[in-house]
Amino acid sequence: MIEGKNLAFSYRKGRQIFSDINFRFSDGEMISIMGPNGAGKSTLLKCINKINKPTQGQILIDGKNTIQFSDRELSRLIGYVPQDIGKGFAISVTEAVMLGRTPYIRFKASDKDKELVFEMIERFGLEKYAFTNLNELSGGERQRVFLARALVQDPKIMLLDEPISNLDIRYQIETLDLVRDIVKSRNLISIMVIHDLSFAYRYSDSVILLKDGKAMVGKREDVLTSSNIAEHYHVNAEINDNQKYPYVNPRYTL
Ligand SMILES: Nc1ncnc2c1ncn2[C@@H]1O[C@H](COP(=O)(O)OP(=O)(O)OP(=O)(O)O)[C@@H](O)[C@H]1O
Repeated sequence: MIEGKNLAFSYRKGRQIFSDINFRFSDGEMISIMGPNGAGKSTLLKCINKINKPTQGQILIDGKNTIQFSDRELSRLIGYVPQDIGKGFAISVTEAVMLGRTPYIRFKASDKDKELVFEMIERFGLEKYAFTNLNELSGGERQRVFLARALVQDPKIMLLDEPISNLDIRYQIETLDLVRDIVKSRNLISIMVIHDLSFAYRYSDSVILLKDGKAMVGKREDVLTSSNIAEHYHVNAEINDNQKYPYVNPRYTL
């Protein structure tokens, strides 16, 4: 379980990015952080993994305040894929994914480490790039490498900052299906920043909707309503709450 209690954050004095954010999510839940550009989505994600230190409030994982975890403990618990993954280094895809096992490796990688790495490379369809350097990949291929790296970490919580922003539509669906499959089968928690309203609706149990420093938190069908979308994005949208493939049709700006 992950809880945020009374969270507030500012990069510098006088300009608060958000305040009074409260949430509690259970194992097996998928959560989307949404809201307009600059609302503080990435900032909130970085507060959860201690890259940003909240100016007020606490994050608790299974009841324990994250400030009590060492960096190594936290890196086993949390897998993070940042928004800016850059061009990467001149290391191979296999080496890059293996870096996800660092929190577990004492001296050298075990057979289990290697097995997990190759399994994840396969699941992300990266076999043919296994020995290609990261900086020779396309943006979408690189994004899949970073997702694979976060997943071999075997985390309890996955923090994904716009995980499908560089992917073509097929890989967007495959990636979100894969994340859902892993979250549900391993009973993890995923928290992702995502702009696409339909994918957010389809792949979330709960949503944190940010705007003007405040958060609306709840089940997706209670938060992603036409009136909340109008209020937060100034867009008229129709929600189709189809069981298997729900979608949100943003029609026009208000
Ligand atoms: N390192 C930083 N120092 C100072 N201000 C920052 C820093 N990073 C972000 N900000 C500011 O904090 C606010 C929230 O930024 P953040 O990146 O969290 O927004 P976001 O909701 O993720 O936006 P987007 O949808 O555009 O990615 C913005 O106004 C931004 O300019």
